[in-house]
Amino acid sequence: MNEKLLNYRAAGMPVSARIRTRLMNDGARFHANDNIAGYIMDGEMDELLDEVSQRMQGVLESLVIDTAGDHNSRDTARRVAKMYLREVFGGRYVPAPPVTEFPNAAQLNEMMIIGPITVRSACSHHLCPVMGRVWIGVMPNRHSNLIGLSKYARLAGWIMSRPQIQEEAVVQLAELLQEKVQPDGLAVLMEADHFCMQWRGVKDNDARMINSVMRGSFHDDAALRREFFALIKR
Ligand SMILES: Nc1nc2c(ncn2[C@@H]2O[C@H](COP(=O)(O)OP(=O)(O)OP(=O)(O)O)[C@@H](O)[C@H]2O)c(=O)[nH]1
Repeated sequence: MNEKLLNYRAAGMPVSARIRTRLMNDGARFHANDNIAGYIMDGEMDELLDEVSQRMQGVLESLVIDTAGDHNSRDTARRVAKMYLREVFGGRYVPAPPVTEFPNAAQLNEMMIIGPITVRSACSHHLCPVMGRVWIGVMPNRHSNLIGLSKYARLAGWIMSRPQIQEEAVVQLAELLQEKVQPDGLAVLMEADHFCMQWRGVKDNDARMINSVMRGSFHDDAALRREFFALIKR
């Protein structure tokens, strides 16, 4: 084991503080929708699970829930910690899924559309679920990479499984796809239900948010943009 890590442990520093120290020393951002996998050492996710479980237990106790006597709540703290770290916010803690890039050997230069891709996220404000669909339009050029169809869904899942706001989520996804595919044009459209507006708050079950990012030829060419919107038939 790394000597520095042993020293931190010996100093009794919580694992979250160790990770935060590395991020701050590097000047790296660690907002709710940032990926911090590069700052987590081997074995630390298990330690983080223990730490978040303990803190969640504290939250349940402060909510005056009898976690010892109530059989339904007994393991809730650990379940919630696991759900956050390994599932719904997993996109913060693991590196990007591997994506094989194939050369555009046939020099394809026609628009392709992928979607709807079902996406699940949570809002950064209340940590309430966001359930939605994403459509991706790609206009390749002969220098673009082609990636497997399933990879669009895997990359979208990685970006969305973090506390997000929809406006930033679509931009993060567009930037990642731009880097992987390097197309002439890229369109990302998302439509989602925000449970912070449905389950609580204003309790408006019908209002959804729709937003998009248009890059390159989708931004510059209104006819191409119209074709994309016409073809996705939401
Ligand atoms: N722009 C944006 N807002 C969002 C998104 N998801 C949730 N919100 C909103 O974030 C806002 C947070 O507002 P606050 O006023 O701080 O929270 P609040 O007092 O609980 O607000 P209410 O939801 O109106 O009860 C709410 O209006 C949410 O509807 C998102 O993806 N984008």
